[in-house]
Amino acid sequence: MGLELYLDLLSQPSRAVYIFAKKNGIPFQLRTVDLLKGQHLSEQFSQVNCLKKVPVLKDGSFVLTESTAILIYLSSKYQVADHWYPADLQARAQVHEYLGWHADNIRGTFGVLLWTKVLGPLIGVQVPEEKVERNRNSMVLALQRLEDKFLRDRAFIAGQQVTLADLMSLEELIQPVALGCNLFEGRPQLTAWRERVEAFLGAELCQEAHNPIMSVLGQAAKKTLPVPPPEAHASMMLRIARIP
Ligand SMILES: N[C@@H](CCC(=O)N[C@@H](CS)C(=O)NCC(=O)O)C(=O)O
Repeated sequence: MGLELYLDLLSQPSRAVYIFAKKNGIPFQLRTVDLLKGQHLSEQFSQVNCLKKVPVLKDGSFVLTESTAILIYLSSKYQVADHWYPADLQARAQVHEYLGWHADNIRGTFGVLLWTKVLGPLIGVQVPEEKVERNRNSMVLALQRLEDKFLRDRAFIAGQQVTLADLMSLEELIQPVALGCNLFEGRPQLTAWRERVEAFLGAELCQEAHNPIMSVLGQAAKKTLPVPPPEAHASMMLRIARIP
């Protein structure tokens, strides 16, 4: 069996892995794990990842979780262009500098709107307005720091070329945009960065990867999204309760 990627394109880190593999012509079998249908909770998927999360890479008997580990594995195994994950020590360290900051400040912050606007209501849970407001402020602060500390006068997050950092970042920042919160508005520096990254990746690939999340709000309004099965509700409610 060749390379298998277990993904759901509603998931930010899954999209980063998908886009990376596609952009670099890496052959893989897509194993879609539909989170809304609770497929990640199935016994079958638990055998692949006992953490019950996507993305997951399976390369023969080798199983790897965590999107950044997966991206680094793919970069090295398929010898993709150096700019993604530079061999130069300091350039590579800057990619990790961002990814560390990203895990603390971006991941977990920009996905909240999906819970407040779509997933909570889908299972009948309303997120308190004060949490929504707090999240809005956290996003503004994180964007400011992203611009001031990382982008500065550079074309991309970790320098003058596209790296894994840009891909991870873009996929998180797209999530609120899909839900009607265009956080790029009034931020020319960030908008120019987004345009550069998307131009590099190609409009067609971006559209393909972003389609499911871009249509989620419309589907929620039309009530065509599958309601997650009851066994998924407890973990979803826990996730919502953890929103700071
Ligand atoms: N740090 C992990 C995050 C993985 C993760 O949280 N995946 C989410 C989708 S974005 C998931 O599978 N959630 C299912 C659940 O927690 O029940 C990574 O970057 O791969």
